[in-house]
Amino acid sequence: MDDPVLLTGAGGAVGAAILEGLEDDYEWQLMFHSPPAEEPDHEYLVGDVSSEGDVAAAMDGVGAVIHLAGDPRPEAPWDSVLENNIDGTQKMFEAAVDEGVEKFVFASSNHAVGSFETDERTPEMYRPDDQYRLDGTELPRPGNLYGVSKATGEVLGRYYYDQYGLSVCNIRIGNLTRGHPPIDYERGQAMWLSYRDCAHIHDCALQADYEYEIVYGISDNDRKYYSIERAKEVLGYDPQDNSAHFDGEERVAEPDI
Ligand SMILES: NC(=O)C1=CN([C@@H]2O[C@H](COP(=O)(O)OP(=O)(O)OC[C@H]3O[C@@H](n4cnc5c(N)ncnc54)[C@H](O)[C@@H]3O)[C@@H](O)[C@H]2O)C=CC1
Ligand SMILES: O=C1O[C@H](COP(=O)(O)O)[C@@H](O)[C@H](O)[C@H]1O
Repeated sequence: MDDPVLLTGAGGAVGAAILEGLEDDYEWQLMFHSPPAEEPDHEYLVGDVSSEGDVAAAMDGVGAVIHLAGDPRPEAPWDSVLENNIDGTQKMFEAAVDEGVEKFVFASSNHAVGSFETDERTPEMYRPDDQYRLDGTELPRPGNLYGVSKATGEVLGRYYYDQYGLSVCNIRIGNLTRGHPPIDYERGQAMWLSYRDCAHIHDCALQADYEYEIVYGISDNDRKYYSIERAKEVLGYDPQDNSAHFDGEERVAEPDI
């Protein structure tokens, strides 16, 4: 990818993981919602993804998009996800097509499929010996309105691929935490995404050739109930981390590299 890559939501946690890992690998165009505290080392602008003008300005001259901006709260109310997540994402796709962007990587979420975690399946499905897997071919099954907004983003991507040929990769991100997996939280350990695996899967999504994809963005956790086979096969994802290698905050086993 020689053209600049637009990263929305650049000031957030996922944006930080991506920039820490891939800072020097791309020419970045960063989009912040409010002015950053420190002057970034990359081109940037401040804007709102629900503003057509801001989005058009952000998209100018870019070849690919990683769209992270939105309300990330599982408990977010409808008004907020409608504006920030659904309307904002539609405006981003529309502008990407207008600009002739090649690839669009969308930050979807585990919450797009949260209702698969039924009382009958949990907590066993979060444990290493359980064989239950979601692989990205299942229909969305959100457990909250935030999840509905992420499933809607995936469907918008389907439309913009089918009607306009925009390559779209939806990454259903698990639970990103810095340094070590969540402590005393089996679900979080099952879907942990380390910072370096987060940067790597987004790098893969910028480099690989695909049409329309839905993959799970988690580390190679023993506890996983999301398959990472599709991400490996289509994107060449090769995660280095596993929540089982940690005892609380401490790493107790080395990655199998
Ligand atoms: N952190 C995680 O574990 C997961 C995150 N995600 C998704 O990844 C994306 C990034 O999440 P985080 O970095 O954790 O959240 P965050 O809250 O740290 O970052 C989101 C960024 O988007 C910006 N933003 C919000 N509304 C905006 C708007 N209307 N226009 C422009 N910018 C706007 C915020 O100012 C913020 O900097 C979100 O879409 C979230 O739903 C999905 C699954 C898990
Ligand atoms: O989509 C998201 O998922 C993660 C994990 O969900 P949780 O309910 O187990 O915390 C969440 O932390 C993050 O805020 C959200 O954007």
